[in-house]
Amino acid sequence: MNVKRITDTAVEVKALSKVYRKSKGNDFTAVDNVSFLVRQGEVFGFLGSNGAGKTTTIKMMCGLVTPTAGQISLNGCDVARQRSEAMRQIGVVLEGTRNIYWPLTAWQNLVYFGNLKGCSRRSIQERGEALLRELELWDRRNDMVRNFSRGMQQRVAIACALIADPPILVLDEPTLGLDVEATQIMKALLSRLARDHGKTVIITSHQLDVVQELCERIVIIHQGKVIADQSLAELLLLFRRDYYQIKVNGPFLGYGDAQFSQIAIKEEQDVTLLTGSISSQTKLYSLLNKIRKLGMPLISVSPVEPDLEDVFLSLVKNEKGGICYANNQNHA
Ligand SMILES: Nc1ncnc2c1ncn2[C@@H]1O[C@H](COP(=O)(O)OP(=O)(O)OP(=O)(O)O)[C@@H](O)[C@H]1O
Repeated sequence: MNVKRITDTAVEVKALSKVYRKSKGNDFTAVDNVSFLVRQGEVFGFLGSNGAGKTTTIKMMCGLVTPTAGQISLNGCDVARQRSEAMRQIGVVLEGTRNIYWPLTAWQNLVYFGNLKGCSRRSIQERGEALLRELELWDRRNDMVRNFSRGMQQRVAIACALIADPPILVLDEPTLGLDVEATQIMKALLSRLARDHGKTVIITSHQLDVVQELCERIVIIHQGKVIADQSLAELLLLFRRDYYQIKVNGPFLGYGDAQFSQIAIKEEQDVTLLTGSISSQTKLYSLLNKIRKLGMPLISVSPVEPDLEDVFLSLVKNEKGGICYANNQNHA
C-alpha cells in the first residue's frame, strides 16, 4: 500500500505554512497548515480567490519562498533537504513575471534556459526542436519573442519550463489574457502534456470553465486553508441535490440583503438569474417570500446542475469557511 502511494505521488505537500513577518508584530499567515497530494500524470487544479495563498504555495514548491513550517516533496525529493534534485523535477511558469527574455528569439530563450538548467548542447538541440514543433512555434523560432502574441509568449515560456524535461509542470494562470483561440490551443496542449507525455500538470486559474474542462482533481484554498480536496466529479456532485435557479423578471432589487449573500446573481437583459445551494425547502420558500416582498416578478424555479464555478462560489461564500470542507485524500 505504502509503496504504491510513494510511486504514484508526484507532489506531496504536508502541513505547509507561510507566515509573512511584518513590522510591529503584525504577522500575516498566507498559507495555513496546507496538505495535499498530486498524482503522477494528472492535471490538477489549485484554486482560490485573490489572496487565498496559491502563488505563495507554488513559490514554496519551486523553492522561491521558504516555508515557515511543513514539507514539500517532488517525486519523493524533499524541496528543503534535496533541493537540486527536487528542482530537477519541476518546471514553473509564474503569472505576472517575465518568464522569458523578450529581446531574445524563441530559440535563444530555449538555449539560455537549457544552459541555465545544465542541459547538454545536444539535448537542447533535440529537445528544443521537439518542443517548438509540438508547440507549433518551430517556424517562428528565429523571431524575437517581444513580437509574439501573448499566447505564443506563453507557449515559449512553457517550452523553456520543459527544456530540461521535468516530470512536473506548474502553470500559474496559463490562459490569463488569451483570446478564445489561444485558450483552445493552450487547453489542448496541457491535455496532451499529461496524456501523451505523462507530465503532471498543476494549474492555478480563475477561469473555472478551463479548470472544469482540464482538471481531474482539484484543491481549493480559502484564506490560506484547504476547504476542498476532491476529484472534479465529486466536487460537482457536492451541491447537486440542493442547487436551484430562480428566474425573476427585471433587475435584481435585493443588493445588500443578507438572505442573498450566498446566492450568485446574474442580470441578463430583462431577467435576473439567482443561482445557489439552497439546502432546505424552508430556505427556498423564505427566499421566494423575500423575492415577492421586494416586488420582483417570479418567472420560474428549477433545480440545476451546478458547474465548477457554482461549487467554488458556494464553498468560498460559506461564511463559516470550512463547513463545507470536502476532502478525499484516499489515493491508494
Ligand atoms: N512577500 C509578501 N509579503 C507579505 N505578504 C505577502 C507577500 N506575498 C504575498 N503576501 C500576501 O499573502 C496573501 C496570499 O498571496 P498570494 O499571492 O499567495 O495569493 P494568490 O492566491 O496567489 O492570489 P491571486 O489569485 O490574487 O494571485 C495575500 O494576502 C498577499 O498580500
